Amino acid sequence: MPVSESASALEAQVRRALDTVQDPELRRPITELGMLKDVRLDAEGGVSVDVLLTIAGCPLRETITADVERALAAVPGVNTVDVNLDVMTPEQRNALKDRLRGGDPVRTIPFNRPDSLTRVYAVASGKGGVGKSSVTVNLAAAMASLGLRVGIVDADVHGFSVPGLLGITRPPTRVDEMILPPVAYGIKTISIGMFVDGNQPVAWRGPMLHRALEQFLTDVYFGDLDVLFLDLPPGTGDIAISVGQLLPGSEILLVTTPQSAAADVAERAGSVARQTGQKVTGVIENMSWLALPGGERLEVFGSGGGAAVSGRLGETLGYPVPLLGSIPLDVALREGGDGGLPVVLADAEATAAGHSVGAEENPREDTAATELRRIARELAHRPRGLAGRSLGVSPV
Ligand SMILES: Nc1ncnc2c1ncn2[C@@H]1O[C@H](COP(=O)(O)OP(=O)(O)OP(=O)(O)O)[C@@H](O)[C@H]1O
Repeated sequence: MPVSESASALEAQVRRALDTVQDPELRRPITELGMLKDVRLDAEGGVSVDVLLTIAGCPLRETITADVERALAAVPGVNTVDVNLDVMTPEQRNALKDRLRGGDPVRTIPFNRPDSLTRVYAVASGKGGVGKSSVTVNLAAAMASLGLRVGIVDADVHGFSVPGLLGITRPPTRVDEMILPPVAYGIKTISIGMFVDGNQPVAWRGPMLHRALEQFLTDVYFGDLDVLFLDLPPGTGDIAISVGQLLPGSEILLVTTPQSAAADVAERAGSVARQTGQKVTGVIENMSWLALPGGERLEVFGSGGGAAVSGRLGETLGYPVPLLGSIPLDVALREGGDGGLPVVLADAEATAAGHSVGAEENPREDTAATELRRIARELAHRPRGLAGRSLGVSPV
């Protein structure tokens, strides 16, 4: 092959390799985002790549550099790689933001577009401490591990715990007014906890909460998602109503324990759906039993709460509200939460490594991880579709 032909063949390969490098936050190829400024090749197989970062001091500059180097190292004929980082001009940033918004006007909630295929689940509970956040994070992680594009909005403004459960310590990156959520285990996550100092309490009232949630839904760039989870504060408060108003197409997943008192308040939380017009997709019972070493189940919090809420809400709302699953008390779930590694992933890793977590004293089908993965699979297989949604067209 003449020298010039082989050089252009190499350049084509280099560009194809660069197409595989994704921005870690935006999760789209840098070549598509206008982040690739220039590529130069020399006769000795040296490649020099100029990359434009969205903002100066981008926290992921090292990741991007390493990803470019790794992608190019795999191209035969490339001997050295030199990555030069620069920052986008305001015009380039505006062009990027326009591209990300897909031409939408600036402040809209993308999940409300008639053609949105994102399924939005608001995870609610009657009272605190029933495991709502743990269930949210584990369902999200299990779905992400199935290949779905998943996001979480931690709307539990007074008890934000999602970043900790996912081991996220990094704040979101801001590109002007656009907020790029940190990604953990493939889950794009935003939380009020990322905007307050340390463990400060958030003493906000209804209108401020509404505005904060609205800002999360409009200014945070989630991109195309298959599923968005909202971790709601416990009870029937302002945020539950705001979610109904801001995301009328969202559905409710209700978490309760088997205890009858908990079930009563869970039912009240579910009944809010009647006012907001949201659908209650189902009930998840958590802390259903504790597996004892002998194999018996100790029903620490009694039994029947989940089934009772499911039956009574079905009657109130006039359509079936299934009990989607019953999750046992499981030390591994609590440990996973404390360690920032959701048990559905920790457990899967242990299985892949050939030893299951607590296998002897806790049969595998009896674990919280197994049940959470089963519920996630069931929810993941429900196509969002456009059935029943207004397409904004009328017959002629
Ligand atoms: N199935 C379970 N087995 C063992 N521990 C659990 C289980 N579910 C939740 N927990 C633990 O119970 C505690 C409360 O859980 P979590 O924070 O998820 O509840 P929550 O309903 O979101 O609470 P709040 O709404 O008050 O923030 C956590 O320490 C969590 O690890």
